[in-house]
Amino acid sequence: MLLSKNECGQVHQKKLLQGISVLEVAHNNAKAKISLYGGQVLSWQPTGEKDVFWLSKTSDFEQGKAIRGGIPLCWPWFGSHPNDVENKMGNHGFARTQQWQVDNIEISEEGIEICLYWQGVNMSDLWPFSSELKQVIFIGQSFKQVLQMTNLSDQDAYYTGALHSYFSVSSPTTIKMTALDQAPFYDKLTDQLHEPQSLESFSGPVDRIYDTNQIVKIIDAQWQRTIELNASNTNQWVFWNPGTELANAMADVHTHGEEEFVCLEAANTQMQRLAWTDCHHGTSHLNWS
Ligand SMILES: O=P(O)(O)OC[C@H]1O[C@H](O)[C@H](O)[C@@H](O)[C@@H]1O
Repeated sequence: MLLSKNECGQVHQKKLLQGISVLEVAHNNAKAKISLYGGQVLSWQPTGEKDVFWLSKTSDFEQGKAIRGGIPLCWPWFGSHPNDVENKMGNHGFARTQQWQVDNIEISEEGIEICLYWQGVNMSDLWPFSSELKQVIFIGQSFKQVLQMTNLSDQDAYYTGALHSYFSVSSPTTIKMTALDQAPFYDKLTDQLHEPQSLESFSGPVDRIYDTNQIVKIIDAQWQRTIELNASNTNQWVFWNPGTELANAMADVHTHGEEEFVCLEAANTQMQRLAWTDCHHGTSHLNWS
């Protein structure tokens, strides 16, 4: 189904499977795919470039399960919820398994801006609120994603969250990343805090929360590509790659898939107060060269 079109580009909505529809975005400057299930960007490919995001070939596309790759939205909690000691409610909240609606599409010479929204009431014992999410996603030679969270209930809410981006790279062992070696981090694998440390290799397993929101560059010499990540209103970068042993145990990571991506997630891993009727924004802006 054609949703919008002009001389610069067009957006189609296609049904992939029961309950899973994808927006196919085509513009003179870039192509992209966005799943309405999860409100999840799956792909952004500037014209003449390889895809910036990694998507598993064995990902589940099934209601109730998260899609592995692109940019899953972790919200209203990141990782396990602190009040859910046995992690019965699972990692990363429910936003990534909700159906999102298209609110608006604007096509300009520079690119295509797509607005998506979701609303929910009393989604979980851990989130007994009425809330609304909006995303504004810009697809062009650059990429921008804004996540707007509004508390529609009559009491304060507390959330954590992340834009859990899977970046496609030639190999985690040969790329370089800037800025992270200047920041202290918490190692989730060893449960230890560390002073800044140089990063020698990016192959997993690695699961770290860096206490910085400095601009990070992923420098991929083999692909002759640098991706610049600029986040605002988030305080941490989470760096994750499962490594081979864990990836082999994950059916939704294709064989050797862990050798093709690094996750760098613009995150707020400490509880943020979202006062009633209040609205917060988290933004990630990507450029490549
Ligand atoms: O498998 P998922 O629920 O999508 O989580 C994948 C990963 O996400 C984040 O990066 C966390 O820091 C990791 O601890 C977690 O393993």
